[in-house]
Amino acid sequence: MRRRQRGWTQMTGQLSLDDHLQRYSETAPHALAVAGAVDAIAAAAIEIADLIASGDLADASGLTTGRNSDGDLQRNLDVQADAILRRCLSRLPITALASEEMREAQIVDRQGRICIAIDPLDGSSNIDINMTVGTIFSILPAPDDLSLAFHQRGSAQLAAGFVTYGPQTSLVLTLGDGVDIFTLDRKSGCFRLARSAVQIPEACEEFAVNASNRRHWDPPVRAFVDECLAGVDGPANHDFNMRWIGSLVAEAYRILTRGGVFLYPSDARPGYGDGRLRLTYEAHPMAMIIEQAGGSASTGRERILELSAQSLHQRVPLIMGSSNEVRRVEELHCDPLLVASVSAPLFARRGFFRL
Ligand SMILES: O=P(O)(O)OC[C@H]1O[C@](O)(COP(=O)(O)O)[C@@H](O)[C@@H]1O
Ligand SMILES: [Mg+2]
Ligand SMILES: [Mg+2]
Repeated sequence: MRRRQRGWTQMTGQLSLDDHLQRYSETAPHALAVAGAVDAIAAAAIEIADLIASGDLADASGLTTGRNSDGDLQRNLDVQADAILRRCLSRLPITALASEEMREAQIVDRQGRICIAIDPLDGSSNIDINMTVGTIFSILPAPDDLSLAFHQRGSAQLAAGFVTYGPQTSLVLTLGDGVDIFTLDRKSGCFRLARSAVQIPEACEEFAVNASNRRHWDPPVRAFVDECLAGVDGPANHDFNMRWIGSLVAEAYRILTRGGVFLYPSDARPGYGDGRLRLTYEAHPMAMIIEQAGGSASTGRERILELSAQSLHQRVPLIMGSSNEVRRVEELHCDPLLVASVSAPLFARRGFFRL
């Protein structure tokens, strides 16, 4: 992976997103289109942030009469965020647009160079409790056969990012050369570089999983979480802290900031055989961002960026974050004997099977 020089990083404390996109737009044939799309998404994010900040949260989290294509009930803010993003993007020559809130992808402009997939509002069950929610986006090249627009491998992505609407509104962005974080300066109404060339530490001391599903998990996932819980008394040989926000964007932001591992695995509940998160507009962009920051993203068996979606709203198990921990989850998926050793508390505590 190509890495930027540190010197450049240090000099860019007040660089605006506009300046950053301007520089990038001159680098490759598709870059102008990508830069235009990111700029439009940033403009939409400012509107969405204002809407969240000014509105009645109970009303914003209220249900519409609709369901999205995944069967989730749509909240008012899901629908409004989707409309704002589509309006802002409609001014650009985009070939195809897909959204969590639309059943089918839309072919917009056959002359365009890029396709965009969005999760307009991620973590929407957090709206009414005033917790961080966000917008996720993935930008792909337009293929010759447009029916394949959203069936490309994750590694084909040109850019990916997400916005968090939390105490700060932040835009996390990769244009394929590292990860930068821009924070909205409300006085000037523009995003300014807050952190550049973000790096996730290889090892971590924090894990995130919805532990209420433990009894539904497969043995490798249960073994991994048991190792985390065993802390210094288990094979991991160090203690872990635990967090679960219930908002993928917030978990990802935390991991980019101080490391950690996030798991939304498949489980035995009806409808959760491939987990909860959607490949095209959640797992793919997150995987690109996490890898660009030096971390890993996997289903437990395969690298997320190797996968291509069979259907637009396809779900996928997602394990992402610090590489050592993601690798450990993969090892457990490949080796039933290892799982059995972790599940034998006596051996685990004695360190008999420690690696
Ligand atoms: O409620 P659960 O099962 O813990 O799921 C939480 C996950 O669901 C999500 O909210 C799904 O995203 P949406 O809100 O966009 O549907 C993720 O942000 C989060 O990681
Ligand atoms: Mg989501
Ligand atoms: Mg959503």
